[in-house]
Order: sequence, then structure tokens, then C-alpha cells
Amino acid sequence: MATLNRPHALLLPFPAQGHVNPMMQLSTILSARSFYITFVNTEYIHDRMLKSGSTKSMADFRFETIPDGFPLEHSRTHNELSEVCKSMVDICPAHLEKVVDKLKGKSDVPPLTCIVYDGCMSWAQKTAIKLGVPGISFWTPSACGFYLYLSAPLLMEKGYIPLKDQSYLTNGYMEEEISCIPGMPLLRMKDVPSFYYDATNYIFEFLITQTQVGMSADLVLINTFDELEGPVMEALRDRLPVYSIGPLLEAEQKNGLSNSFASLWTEEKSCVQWLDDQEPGSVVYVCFGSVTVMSDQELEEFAWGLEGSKQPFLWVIRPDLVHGTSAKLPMEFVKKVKGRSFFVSWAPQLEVLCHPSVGGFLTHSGWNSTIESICAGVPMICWPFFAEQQINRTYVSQIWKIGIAMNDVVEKREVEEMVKRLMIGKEGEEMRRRIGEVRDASIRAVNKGGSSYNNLEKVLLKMEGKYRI
Ligand SMILES: O=c1ccn([C@@H]2O[C@H](COP(=O)(O)OP(=O)(O)O[C@H]3O[C@H](CO)[C@@H](O)[C@H](O)[C@H]3O)[C@@H](O)[C@H]2O)c(=O)[nH]1
Ligand SMILES: C[C@H]1CC[C@@H]2C(C(=O)O)=CO[C@@H](O)[C@@H]21
Repeated sequence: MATLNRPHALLLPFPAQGHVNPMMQLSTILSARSFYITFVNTEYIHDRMLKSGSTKSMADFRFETIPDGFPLEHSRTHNELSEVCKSMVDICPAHLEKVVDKLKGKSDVPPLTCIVYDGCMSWAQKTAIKLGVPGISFWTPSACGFYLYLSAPLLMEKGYIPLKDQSYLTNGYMEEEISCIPGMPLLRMKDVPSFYYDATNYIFEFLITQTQVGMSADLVLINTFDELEGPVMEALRDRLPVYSIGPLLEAEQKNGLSNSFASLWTEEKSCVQWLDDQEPGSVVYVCFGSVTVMSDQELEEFAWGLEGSKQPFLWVIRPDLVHGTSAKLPMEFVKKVKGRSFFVSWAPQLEVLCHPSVGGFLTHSGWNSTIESICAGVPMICWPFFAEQQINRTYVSQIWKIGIAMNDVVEKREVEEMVKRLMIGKEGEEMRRRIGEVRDASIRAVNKGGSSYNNLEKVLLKMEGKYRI
């Protein structure tokens, strides 16, 4: 197809690994459907991708950048999340307009036919309206997580949020049942995104505003599938033009790509050779995503619990995993697990999860990790950190029964016991069987005639500017 006749999508992720990856996966799918792709990162994210060698193979994408209001060397860890969110709203809109104007002025670039923005960047709907193209909101958490973000006004009206004071975190209130959200059984206060506990935290206002502004999107996309989150998708369809189009990963794997194209850290592929030497299904993969931080004490409890399990394990320890310092494992621990452990600062996670030696995943329940584990057929132990990870833990352990819910307080004996339950017990065997069924359902969903396949076909027509849904 001649370049100028190609549909042209501009994709705008929230500047975080868990948002860039699914947006890159979606871009890969659109590109395979002849879309011209303009991928707009913040300067910081683009700089991180270049430094980790991620974008060298994406020659057929156009990359544009916008500032986020901070110098490149400014820290953007979990502690600075609120200020990054504020910048997205205060700084980025004007710069996105400049990118759109720049594209308009390029005679060799086809006109934009849609803008796909991260749900946390719903302010971009205004840019789409001004340009006269569909504005498409892509929420990268689970559907159940997004539904809770969307339900904040109702939870406020009922008085559940914000918490009256910090004592509510420990006075039993977190076990309070919430029954006012249709299609969401077993909901407890502890499942409500932690951003909603404290109204003085900027992210409280940010998330409520972005979800409300996002209600005017022409389409809303979620990286999930109806066979997994059907009841929640039904409840969302009553309120929004929402479409489940996942797992995006599955479709992407057909193109033989991986998240390596978007990694902000350099992947240490040496762990794959180590996995090659391990027994099938014997290894616990331990990884807490790109944002989670923990205390030294929590790190040690996980370490000794893994040691006590006697299972081989591959552990991703990001340089910034421990609050305020670099992670230091006890020398005695490192000696004791020598020969049945491997440590990296960043792994090729998709390759690891699909490796035959990996039989279980100790995760923080970020949505990408969760759906990747489903696609790989690997059952989980869930230790959520923040955001919508708590509700993901509930769905994985109690609704889908493909994993085990860990308590928030990290205790080595519980870690040891859970790893044993997952890796060598009958319970783990049943979860492995069950997640195999869910994986098969995910493949059906994205194959021709499947729920996500059909939804994506409809969405693509709209994105190509051919058809009003
Ligand atoms: O060593 C690693 C560790 C992670 N990853 C990848 O990084 C992504 C991490 O995403 P996710 O598992 O979703 O965790 P977070 O980075 O914490 O993601 C944020 O964004 C997600 C999507 O909105 C939310 O579900 C989470 O709660 C939120 O914390 C995944 O694609 C992983 O495959 C790697 O490639 N190598
Ligand atoms: C700004 C934060 C709130 C929503 C995003 C998120 C998610 O669940 O997608 C978690 O933390 C950050 O990635 C974003």
C-alpha cells in the first residue's frame, strides 16, 4: 500500500514500562495491518529505550518525543509518580499539539486517521477532537482494575473512599465487603486501588479526572478477553464503547516479536542459558514489575522463604527495587542458594515465562505480568504492591483460581509454604491444569472468529477512518 494511502495511528502511552509495552504490542498489530505508526514517548522514556538498545529494530515506526517537564537525570521512580502525573496534564498537551502540527506539515507522511492514548492520558481526547479523528482510549490495567478506577465516584458517594484516616488501613476496615459495584463479586476494601485511599495525593484527583474525561472517548480498548473478564466487560459495556482486544501479546508472538522492543532496562539474556540447564517446570520466576519497591526486611523475607522452599529460582532484582538504596542480599543466603538460583536486574520476561523450565511465577500482579503468565500457562503467587494489583490478586486466586494470594505482610515461612504449594503440591497441579485451560481460551479469543479477534476487526475499521461503530 502506497505510504500516503496508509491509515495513520498516533499512539501515546503513559510514561511507564507497564504502559509502553502494551502500547508497543498494539502498534505492532496495527503495523502488521499496514498502519503508518507514530509512537509518541516522553523524551525520558525514549532516551531509556535507546540506552537499553530497544528501538533499533523498530525501523518501520516513526518515533516522536514530548518533554515531561523534568531534566533527563531527574528520578522517576514510584516516589515521583504524582509529579510525573501532574506533568502529563500540565506540560504534555501543548507539546502533543506541536507533534500533530509537525506531522501535518510532512508531505511524505499520511494524514492521521486516529489517536490512541493511554487511559491515564485521556486529556489527549481534546487533541483528537480538534483534529477531527477518533480519539481511542487504551486502558492498560485489567478490566476489573479499570472498572474500579471508573467506580471511584460511586465509592466516594457511598463513603468508602477516601479513608477517614490512616487507622482504617489496620483497624479491619480493609476486609469490609463492597456490594455496590455490579458484576464485581467478592470485592473488599483491600481490593480498591491504593491511589483512592488518600484524597490529598495528586494521583487521587488525576485518576478520577482521567477516567471521567476518558468517558468521552470514541472507543475504549482493554488488553483482556471476554472469556476471562466477561462479567466485568458486560458491566463496562453498559457505560462505555469498550472492546476487549487482548491478549495483545498472543497476537504479537505470531509476529515473533517480544517486549525487548520497548524495554527501559537492558535485558540480561544469560538467564535463559541457565534455565536451559534446569529441570522442566522446576523453576520459580520471581519478578515484581517495573515500579514496585520494598523494604530491606521484605527482600530478606522473600530471600529466606525462597531458600527454604528448596526450589530453583530466577529472581529479577531491579537496581531500584529496595526503598532508597540498592538491594543487598545476605551473603549467607547467596552462598546457601548457589547452584539453584540466578539473579538478573532485568529479564526477557516473555521468553522466561515461556521457557519449559519455569513452573511458577511469584509476581506483584501487574496486569502485563498477569496476562503474560496466562499466555505462558504459568500459575502465580500474588503479592500486590499498589494500583489495581490488589484486585488482580483477588481475581487470579479466587475467581480464576490460577494462583495463590499472598498476604501483604511478607513472612519467610509463608513464602516457603506458598512456593511449595505452587510447585510441588496437588494444588499447584490443579492450578497448572486450570491455567492451561485459560491459556487455551486466550488463544481462541485472538484467533479468527474469537471474541478479541472480532472486536479488533471492528476497532480497526474505525481506526482506519472507514466506519463509524
Ligand atoms: O525483568 C523484567 C520485568 C518486567 N518486564 C516487563 O515489564 C512489564 C511490567 O508490566 P506489569 O507487569 O504490568 O507491571 P508494572 O510495571 O508494575 O505496571 C504498571 O502498569 C500496569 C498496566 O497498566 C498495571 O497493571 C500495574 O499495576 C502498574 O504498576 C511486563 O510487560 C513485563 O514483561 C520485563 O520485560 N523484564
Ligand atoms: C499513574 C498511575 C496510575 C495508573 C497507572 C497504573 C496502572 O494501574 O495502570 C499504575 O501505576 C502507574 O503505572 C499509573
